[in-house]
Amino acid sequence: MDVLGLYRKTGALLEGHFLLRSGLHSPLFLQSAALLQHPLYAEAVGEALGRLFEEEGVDFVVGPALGGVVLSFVVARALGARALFAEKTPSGEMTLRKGLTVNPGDRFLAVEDVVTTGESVRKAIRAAEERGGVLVGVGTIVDRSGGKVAFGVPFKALARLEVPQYPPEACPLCRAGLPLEEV
Ligand SMILES: O=P(O)(O)OC[C@H]1O[C@H](OP(=O)(O)OP(=O)(O)O)[C@H](O)[C@@H]1O
Ligand SMILES: O=C(O)c1cc(=O)[nH]c(=O)[nH]1
Ligand SMILES: [Mg+2]
Repeated sequence: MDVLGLYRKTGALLEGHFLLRSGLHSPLFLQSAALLQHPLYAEAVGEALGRLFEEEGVDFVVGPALGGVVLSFVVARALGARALFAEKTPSGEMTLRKGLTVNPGDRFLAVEDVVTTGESVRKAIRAAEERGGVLVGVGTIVDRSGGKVAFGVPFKALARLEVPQYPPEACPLCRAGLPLEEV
């Protein structure tokens, strides 16, 4: 599946000077919501990502809100699993909503639209593990971590991107005076 082609076609591949969740700056931003707003594309992405984990016996899928909500749903649908999401808490961690049940030993797949440092999906993983889930894999549409991220289980991506990302103090785009965009 030509995932980056889909990002481009839906106007979800942005070029400029962006502030990332981690505080890093980058000339490229993938606005997954612009891609996933199209149910047919979302479904195709979910099927492609789900296929990579069909041997894992997944009971539920979990993704960090907001980006991970639609993705969790479409991947879970493809796998015949339940679709959960983790939401941000005021302290900056993530939690599963009270009414969402995890049975002890439930095997789960964590999904994320874009992985840069992996911190967001890690928080969702912790939230599901705290409820008794057992992580069996991590899937992402785009891995832009540069191979620096590992979860101790298979980590699979539909696309891997080598993109520059800079700490603010070493950002050449800042030095060039390009306004910083927060998407
Ligand atoms: O790997 P990381 O360094 O954590 O960065 C990637 C995360 O950043 C974005 O979420 P963000 O929290 O910005 O927004 P969202 O609420 O739209 O998902 C994206 O959806 C990933 O969850
Ligand atoms: O690192 C991020 O925050 C990030 C990068 C990206 O390309 N897209 C996104 O939604 N978040
Ligand atoms: Mg997110």
